[in-house]
Amino acid sequence: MFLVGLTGGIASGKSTVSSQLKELGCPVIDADVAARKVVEPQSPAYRLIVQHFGQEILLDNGEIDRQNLGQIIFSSPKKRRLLNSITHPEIHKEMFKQILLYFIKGYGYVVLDVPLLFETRRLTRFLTHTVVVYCDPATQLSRLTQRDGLSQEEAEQRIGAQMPLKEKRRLASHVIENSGSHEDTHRQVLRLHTKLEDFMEFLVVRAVAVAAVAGLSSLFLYTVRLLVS
Ligand SMILES: CC(C)(COP(=O)(O)OP(=O)(O)OC[C@H]1O[C@@H](n2cnc3c(N)ncnc32)[C@H](O)[C@@H]1O)[C@@H](O)C(=O)NCCC(=O)NCCS
Ligand SMILES: Nc1ncnc2c1ncn2[C@@H]1O[C@H](COP(=O)(O)OP(=O)(O)OP(=O)(O)O)[C@@H](O)[C@H]1O
Repeated sequence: MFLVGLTGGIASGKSTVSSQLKELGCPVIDADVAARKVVEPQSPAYRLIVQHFGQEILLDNGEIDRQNLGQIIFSSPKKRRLLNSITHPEIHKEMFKQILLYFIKGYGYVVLDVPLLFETRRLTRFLTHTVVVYCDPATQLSRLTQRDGLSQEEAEQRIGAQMPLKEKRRLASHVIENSGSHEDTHRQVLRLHTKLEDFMEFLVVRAVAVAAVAGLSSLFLYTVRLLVS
């Protein structure tokens, strides 16, 4: 099995691309979803967050107030680092569990949708392909302010909390340009999907060829030994 990293900047279109990949039958593990799971009430990360950020970070029902926590960490690099140090190891553990499940089920590859893939770098060594969903800075800003109802200043702060998208584009093995229409992006996703399916077929053919060569070599050696003895 091989792993594909899907990343980008905040609101650059990762979820849009990952939904399209899911529709094509690709297994996708979403780090944002894992990040929500690992801070459920009474989990180890939840307890640490309450310990460091205080009870005032909780909603009346005991869950973490994500909007409030977002405002705190996006305006303070120190608090962001603290939250990352609590949540990231748990997120990675959760993602590895899910990868293992897909492996057991016999999937040829899994796509990991991870916003901070190049910032943390913990997962990159396991990846065969990296895909960056890119859009130009003005489009990113306007999509972020519209989707999350943020002011321009708040949105710029959140964009500034991540590695610049241009740099991520440079590090990727594949780029999806998402400044245009959904249809335009869908065409690129179809091409990416074909590429991944072809690569999986290549790995299967190679594995079969290696097994065949190994089997034939053993048979040959066995025959030679029989003839010699
Ligand atoms: C700050 C939190 C509470 C805000 O929650 P909220 O539901 O409003 O947003 P959501 O989780 O859907 O994240 C939206 C986007 O924000 C960006 N983002 C989230 N956390 C971070 C971070 N620590 N640093 C930079 N960007 C971040 C990502 O692009 C992400 O896709 C939440 O994002 C969080 O717990 N973040 C820490 C864990 C983390 O790093 N998650 C990213 C996946 S690795
Ligand atoms: N090609 C497109 N044309 C128009 N709108 C788009 C396009 N792609 C994405 N959007 C919109 O832009 C917003 C951000 O997209 P999306 O949620 O997919 O980004 P994301 O990278 O997953 O964000 P986050 O980092 O916050 O998880 C959404 O409101 C989405 O509907």
